[in-house]
Amino acid sequence: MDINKEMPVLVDTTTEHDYAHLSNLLQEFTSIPDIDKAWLFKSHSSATLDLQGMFSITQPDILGNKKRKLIMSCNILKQSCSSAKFLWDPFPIEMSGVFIVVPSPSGSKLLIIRNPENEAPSSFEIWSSSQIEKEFHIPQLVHGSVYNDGWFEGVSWNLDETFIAYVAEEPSPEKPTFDHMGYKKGSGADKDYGCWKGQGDWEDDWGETYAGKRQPSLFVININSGEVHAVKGIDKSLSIGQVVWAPFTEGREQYLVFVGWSSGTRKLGIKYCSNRPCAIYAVRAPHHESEFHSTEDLRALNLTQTISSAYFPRFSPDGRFLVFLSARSAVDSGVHNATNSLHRIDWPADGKLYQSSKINDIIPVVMCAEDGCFPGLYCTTIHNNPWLSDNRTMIISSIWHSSEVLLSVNVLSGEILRISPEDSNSSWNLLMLDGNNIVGISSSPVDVPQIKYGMIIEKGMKNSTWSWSTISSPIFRCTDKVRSLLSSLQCTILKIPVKDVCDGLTRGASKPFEAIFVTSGSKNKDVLNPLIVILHGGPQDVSLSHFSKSWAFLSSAGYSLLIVNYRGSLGFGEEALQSLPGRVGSQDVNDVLSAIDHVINLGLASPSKITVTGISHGGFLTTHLIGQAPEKFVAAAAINPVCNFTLMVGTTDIPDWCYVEAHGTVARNCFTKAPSAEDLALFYSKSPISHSSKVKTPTLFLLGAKDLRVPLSDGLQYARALKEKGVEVKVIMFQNDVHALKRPQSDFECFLNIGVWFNKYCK
Ligand SMILES: CC(=O)N[C@@H](C)C(=O)N[C@@H](C)C(=O)O
Repeated sequence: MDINKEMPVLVDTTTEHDYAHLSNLLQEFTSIPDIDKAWLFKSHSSATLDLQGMFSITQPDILGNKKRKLIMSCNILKQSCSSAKFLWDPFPIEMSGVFIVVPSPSGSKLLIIRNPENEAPSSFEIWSSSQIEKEFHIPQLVHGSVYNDGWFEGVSWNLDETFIAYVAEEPSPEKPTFDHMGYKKGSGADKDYGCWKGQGDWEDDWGETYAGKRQPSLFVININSGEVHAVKGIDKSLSIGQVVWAPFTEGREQYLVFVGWSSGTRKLGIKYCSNRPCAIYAVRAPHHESEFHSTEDLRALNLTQTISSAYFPRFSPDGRFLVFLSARSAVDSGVHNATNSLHRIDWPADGKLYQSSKINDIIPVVMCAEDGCFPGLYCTTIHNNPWLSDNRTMIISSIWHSSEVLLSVNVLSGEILRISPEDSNSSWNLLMLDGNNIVGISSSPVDVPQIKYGMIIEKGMKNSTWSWSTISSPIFRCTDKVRSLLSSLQCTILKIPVKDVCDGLTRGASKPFEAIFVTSGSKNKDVLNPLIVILHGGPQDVSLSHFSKSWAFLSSAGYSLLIVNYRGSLGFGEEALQSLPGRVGSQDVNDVLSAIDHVINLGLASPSKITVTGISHGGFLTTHLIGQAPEKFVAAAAINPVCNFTLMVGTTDIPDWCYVEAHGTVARNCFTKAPSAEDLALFYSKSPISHSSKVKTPTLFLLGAKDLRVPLSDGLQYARALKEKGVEVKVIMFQNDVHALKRPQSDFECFLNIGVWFNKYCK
């Protein structure tokens, strides 16, 4: 018997051929690494002023389905006043099992944290330049794993390098113990013979990606003795993050400064949601081991009581200013992300702190910018050390329309300068500062990332001119095939006029929005490439003009891409952003249709070969579009799409989001009650499911079974509705994935299938 004949057929021959061809193409892009962080060290050995750079890199390991962490080092030689040369080590080194790497302030020590698996202790290693000097294991009785999520995460060395403050899960609460007699008084060890542990009380967590994680709490470790203490004086109900040591002068109080999130009656999802109220606190910190045991009242002070949101605290190197970011506009209005503002507290020279310090505004929320002017601050992070040597200029990456740019911000005058080049469609990010010089990264949808070195060549009163040179680096060296594929692509950012300008629309919401257009320009000028319309989620998020492996794959596979930043996206001022809540499913859908008409009218796309894809709110738009414009799309792919608010509101970790987007920001607090019949009717009418009977477009659904944001049932209900009426549907379920399908194998399978699905209907 030929066993092959008995095997179930996975795909037909054409699809199998496509699978083979496209997976080879995708493989070319997937192994390109990312730089996460970089640090600069003054050379301790040589007499010269040479510097050493250390870059933390992640590279997807598809076979192992994990991300590998590598370290790549280099010597940095200053060549002239406008350039530098990086001499790279021959190979990177893998940092297996390492979660966090933090150099000490002097650069002479390195903290390496490894987090436990299966309730094992966290390990803290202190490295010197030649060896591992110390290793401490912190048992689960003291705390759970150290936070390394980029949000609550905070690890900070004190200046004399004796203590490290950090954020970790509070220890597990006690669980009831039972034996053959029933309930056993007092706690027993976990593995006591003849006993078993009950579940105990369920504890709220911060939702999507935080499932089962215990409250983030503040700890300090003495790196000489290894003793760990929970910091006292902090309200038990606060979740803690982003800790830093305040400046210290001998004989004065030492403070730890951190962010505290209070959760009220329940914790709502916090991932992708900067609208959760938070404040910056200061708590007296022990300077010597003996002070840990003091019984003095050391209650934390809330320094930012007068503002609803304060986070990313950063002290100027001279200790005079505490600068922080605020998402007050998001907290106060209820949208999940909004335009940021930047603020300053003048740190008291006498070290005496008071509740509610005076808060100075550095950058206010921009409502509507004039053409070509700064559109407002939109930061996903602020570098740990963003300061130029004048102690008052910070370098910040911020979203500016469809790009990320570098800004220099004077924290005293509020002067903002765009310092990354304006004449490109690239996005820029800050990696580290070398005195007054900047090491950054730039990339575009058609250019792999490059390391850039920036120096001020002319410092004027009103403006400074920066020169940028490209640093040759092995990190992003890619194959000849990738280089040749990318060189045939072009990227432009299109301005799309608003069609439905009506009375009552704000000025900011009447201004053009943008779409990034990527095309290879087909060989035969009369035959246009099929188009993929790509839609971001949020909806208060943005698609940036940076390098994306999945976009590069799809455009190299022969598609033009139209990546639409519909009104409501970040980066275009607060009025445009606030125009969307309450109008989802119409304003955003119409913006996408206008963008499609725009490229068709310019002769850049053919109306008969249009496909659409998006994640989350982008999946909401995808499924709305195939229902509202059933003749327009030949194929669609929806990743964890919001298809039915009525269903989602009862199961998601952000029920407040459903009210704000469907009913408008006036309804931001309605989630606390059970939804009324009227609420549910409106939810239904604004949902893609209400248009499902009109859909004809073959649709691929990519669903994460562990998604707490848009639970699986949402996409599945819609997919089943289409299937019942005979629309071609394919569902791929990722059993171990959350909302973002970002684990290496899932990411790969997701985009491979999008390519294969679109080829089936376009080629
Ligand atoms: C705030 C939020 O998470 N909204 C979701 C419905 C969504 O669209 N998520 C975005 C962030 C995504 O891209 O997944």
